[in-house]
Amino acid sequence: MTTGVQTVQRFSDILESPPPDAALPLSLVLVGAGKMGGALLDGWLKSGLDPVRVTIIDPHPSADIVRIAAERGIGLNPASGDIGAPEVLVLAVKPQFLDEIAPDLARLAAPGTLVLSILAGKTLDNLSQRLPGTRAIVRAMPNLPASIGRGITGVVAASGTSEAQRATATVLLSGAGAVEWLDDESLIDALTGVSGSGPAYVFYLVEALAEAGVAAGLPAALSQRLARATVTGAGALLDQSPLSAAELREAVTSKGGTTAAALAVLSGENGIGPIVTQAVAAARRRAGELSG
Ligand SMILES: NC(=O)C1=CN([C@@H]2O[C@H](COP(=O)(O)OP(=O)(O)OC[C@H]3O[C@@H](n4cnc5c(N)ncnc54)[C@H](O)[C@@H]3O)[C@@H](O)[C@H]2O)C=CC1
Ligand SMILES: O=C(O)[C@@H]1CCC=N1
Repeated sequence: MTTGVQTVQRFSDILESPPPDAALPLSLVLVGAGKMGGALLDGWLKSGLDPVRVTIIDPHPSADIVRIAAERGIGLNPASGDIGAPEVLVLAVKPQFLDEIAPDLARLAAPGTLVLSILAGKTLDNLSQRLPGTRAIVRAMPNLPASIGRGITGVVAASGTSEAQRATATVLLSGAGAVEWLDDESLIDALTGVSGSGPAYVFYLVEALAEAGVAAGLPAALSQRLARATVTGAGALLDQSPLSAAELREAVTSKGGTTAAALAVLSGENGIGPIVTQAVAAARRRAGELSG
C-alpha cells in the first residue's frame, strides 16, 4: 500500500465543520417538493427549522409530503392569497417549469426575500429577470445524497445578496451535507456535471458491474449484491480513509494481478477517463441549454 503524506480531507470531516452562525429563516416557502425539494425539507426539519415556518407549494405532492405536512403542521398549498412574501423562497421545480410559474411567484419575491434556486442551468440573471422584486438570489446545485444528509452542494450568489442571506443559504443547504461556495457562476454548470449528476454515474456503474458479472457467469441476484456492496464498501472506505482515491486504487492493485489486468482496459484509449470526461462535458453543455 502507498502511504504518502496524508493531505486528503475526508468528507465526514467536512460535514462535521460547524455551520455558520446564522439563524434559520422565520418564514420559508418551498416551491416543488419532489425528490430534491423533499430532501432539502427533510434536512431543514432535522436542523431544527420550525415546521410552522414552512409553506409548500406543489400541485402534485407525494403521499410522503402530504403525510409529513399533516404530521408536522407544515402549510401545504394554502390559498395563494394566504401566502405572504417569505424570508426565503426556495425554487425546486424542474427548470422547464420556471417560465410557467414565475409570474405567480413574482409577488412572493419581495425586497428582503432571499430566492434560493436549485434549478439546473437557470442563471442568476435569468432568475433575476423573472423575479425582479428582490436582488437577493442564490443559485445552488445539490445532489441526491442530500436525502440522507450526505450531499454536496455548489452555491453562487447574486451581488445583491447580503452576507446574512449568504449565511442563511449556507445553514439551509448544510442540512443536505457539505456546501461549496463559488465566486464564479460559470463554474456551476461544470459542477453540475460532476456532483449534481454524478450520483447517477455511480449508480450506473453498479448496474454495469452487475451486468458484467452476469456476462462472466455469475447468477444475476448474486452479481447485483456483489456490485452494490462493492461500490458502497469502496465509498465508505474512501470516506473513512485518509488516503486519496489513487492511493486506495493502488492498494487494490497487485503487480501483475487481476486488478492490473482490468485497469489496463479501464485506462485504455476507450476507457473510463475519456468517457467520463465526455459525460461531464455533455451534462455541462445541457445545463447551458437549460439556462434560457
Ligand atoms: N434529482 C436530483 O438529483 C437533482 C435535482 N436538481 C434540481 O432540482 C429540481 C427538481 O428536481 P427533482 O426534485 O429531481 O424533480 P421532481 O420531479 O422529483 O420534483 C419536482 C416537483 O415539482 C412539482 N411541481 C410541478 N409543477 C409545479 C408547480 N407549478 N408549482 C410547484 N411545484 C410544481 C412536482 O409535483 C414535483 O413534486 C430541478 O430543477 C433539478 O434541476 C438539482 C440537483 C440534483
Ligand atoms: O438531471 C438533472 O437535470 C438534475 C440536475 C442534476 C441532477 N439532476
